[in-house]
Amino acid sequence: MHVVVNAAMSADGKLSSRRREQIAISGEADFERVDRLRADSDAVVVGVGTVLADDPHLTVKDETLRGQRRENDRPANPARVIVDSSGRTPPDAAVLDDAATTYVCLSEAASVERRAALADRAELVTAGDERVDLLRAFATLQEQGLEQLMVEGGGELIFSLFEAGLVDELRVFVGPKIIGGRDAPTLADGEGFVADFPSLDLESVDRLDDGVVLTWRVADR
Ligand SMILES: NC(=O)c1ccc[n+]([C@@H]2O[C@H](COP(=O)([O-])OP(=O)(O)OC[C@H]3O[C@@H](n4cnc5c(N)ncnc54)[C@H](O)[C@@H]3O)[C@@H](O)[C@H]2O)c1
Ligand SMILES: Nc1nc(=O)c(N)c(NC[C@H](O)[C@H](O)[C@H](O)COP(=O)(O)O)[nH]1
Repeated sequence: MHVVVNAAMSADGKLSSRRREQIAISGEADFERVDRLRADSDAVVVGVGTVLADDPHLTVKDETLRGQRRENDRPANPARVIVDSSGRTPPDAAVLDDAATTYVCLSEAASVERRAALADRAELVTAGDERVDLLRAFATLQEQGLEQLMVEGGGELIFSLFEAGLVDELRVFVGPKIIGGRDAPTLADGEGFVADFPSLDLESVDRLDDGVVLTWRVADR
């Protein structure tokens, strides 16, 4: 399995404002880059915080890219994966429509009622007691044939994936805005590290519009 984390952040490292409202950090060229990355992936992964904040669809937007996937005997869109301990994903979320297979990764804490509300729209994966055990959940996804994973946020999930040692690559668009705010989501939130910080090897730096795309490989720990 190969896991790429992709995000757009402001020059001060924020993913959105303290209101958790989506902000146009990047422009058209970056959305096209993200679309190509989605098209190259077997699944696009987000945390439930992102579903609740943005209601993303997580599909490939370019018809030519969807057509190329079909020619290669792949579904037009990659699968979608939501990491959602207690099953808070709204049943009418865009990510649960029939444009692609959706997996909802739950913990044992998800109630029978929440499971029932999601069961006919998604494949349910259970791993972990209170929170989703990401190592186990990702192993189950791999058993389903999902090898190339792209993670689109948010900051809580991205931190946990680094903590679990599951990230192979980080691609981040750094855009020409200051969002500020100590409560605004950043690229990696959660508890934060105090030692054994994951370190990164810089692979490429590409200017895009008035920002820059940084590609890093995660060094072995
Ligand atoms: N700029 C970007 O590229 C970008 C991309 C995605 C999201 N965002 C922004 O990020 C914000 C949402 O991020 P967030 O950090 O609140 O939520 P998130 O999407 O990271 O989801 C976190 C939630 O996932 C669940 N979860 C279950 N198991 C977990 C585990 N082991 N580790 C971590 N989480 C686990 C928990 O319910 C947790 O609250 C929104 O404001 C959204 O607009 C920005
Ligand atoms: N590339 C990028 N630049 C940004 O400035 C920004 N705010 C995001 N945010 C990513 C976020 O996850 C979006 O919600 C999805 O890109 C929506 O995906 P859909 O179009 O619904 O498929 N992404």
